[in-house]
Amino acid sequence: MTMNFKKIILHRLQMRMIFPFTTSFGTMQDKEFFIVEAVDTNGNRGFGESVSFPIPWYTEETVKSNKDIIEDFLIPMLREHPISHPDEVFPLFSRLRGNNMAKSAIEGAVWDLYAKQQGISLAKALGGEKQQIDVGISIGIQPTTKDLLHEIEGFLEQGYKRIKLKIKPGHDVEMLREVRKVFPDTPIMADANSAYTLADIEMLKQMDDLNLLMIEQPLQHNDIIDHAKLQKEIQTPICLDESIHSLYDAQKAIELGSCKIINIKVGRVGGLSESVRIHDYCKEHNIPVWCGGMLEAGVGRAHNVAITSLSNFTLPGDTAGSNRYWEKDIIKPEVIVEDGIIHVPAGPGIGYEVDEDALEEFRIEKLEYEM
Ligand SMILES: O=C(O)CCC(=O)C1=CC=C[C@@H](O)[C@@H]1C(=O)O
Ligand SMILES: [Mg+2]
Repeated sequence: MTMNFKKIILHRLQMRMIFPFTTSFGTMQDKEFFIVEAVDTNGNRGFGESVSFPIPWYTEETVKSNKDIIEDFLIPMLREHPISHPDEVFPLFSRLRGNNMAKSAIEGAVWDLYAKQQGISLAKALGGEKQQIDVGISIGIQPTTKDLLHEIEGFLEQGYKRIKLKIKPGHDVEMLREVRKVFPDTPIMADANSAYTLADIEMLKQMDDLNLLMIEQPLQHNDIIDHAKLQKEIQTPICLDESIHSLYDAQKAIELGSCKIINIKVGRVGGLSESVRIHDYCKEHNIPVWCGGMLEAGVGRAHNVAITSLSNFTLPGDTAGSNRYWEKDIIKPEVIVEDGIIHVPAGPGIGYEVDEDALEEFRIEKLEYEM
């Protein structure tokens, strides 16, 4: 039975985060992105979120490029090739190179719609088993170490189970040492967003004294060779983020020994189907995974909650509660973190309702495509 799409709607939203987020590549506070809504002939509605940024500094995609790819290629492909299961979307779109975040935004809406048509939760549709997930928090670079210590304390009080700190040259091992002095036993990791090269190896080796859970993407954004060399020289597990765009990348990185942990971001790998395959492959190879974040609003956050319910997501992810980012989120109820835990919703699809008033409040453009 085909999925009977009636129309696809792109809602372009603009939302301001309650804090500026600084990484080794820049500072963000205003978020512009698309919510994709897939509607079937019975009036069921599935939602996905595009996670690219307006500026291509995390991957090459942008909000604008997502719109062009979705409008010019992905929607016409879906119109011309009726599908009966969301797993068919990835192979259909794989005729186009790259543009994983654009593909994932559409595929996410199709997965949510499918789960609603079946009357099951998205988590269940994906093969998720956990009813609750452990979550950590990602803290951007702060003006001073005092500010950072204050932030960490606040999030630990809220129950977050691990702290991820952004690092960059000049703001790394000394800063981490200060933090370790104050929080000797807290699960802490560092994320460099590709700010270093093998020339920094002596500094990176010093990280081994700090008992970090892992160091995320220390070297170049598309590298697996130098990461393999580095992993041989340091004890701290390397986690790859930017370098992993596909199951193929994950297989090669594991084969080379480039990492001991993988951060799965649904948008970066082209959707939920590929995320499940990477999860399964990592599980077979004893590589734990966790779910990364892209400062998502509620719809993307809900997708992250669903994928994290799979069994090999054994490390706390970056899926913090809605109130970490937004005065008001676009879903009801909002994503709530209590004692470092999010309960995986059991209702149909993503299990959260899209808040129509909020959608309208933040919407700056609406585009409709008949299927
Ligand atoms: O809270 C979140 O959604 C995670 C934030 C976070 O760490 C990241 C968001 C966006 C781009 C990156 O800097 C990044 C990451 O690298 O994991
Ligand atoms: Mg990262």
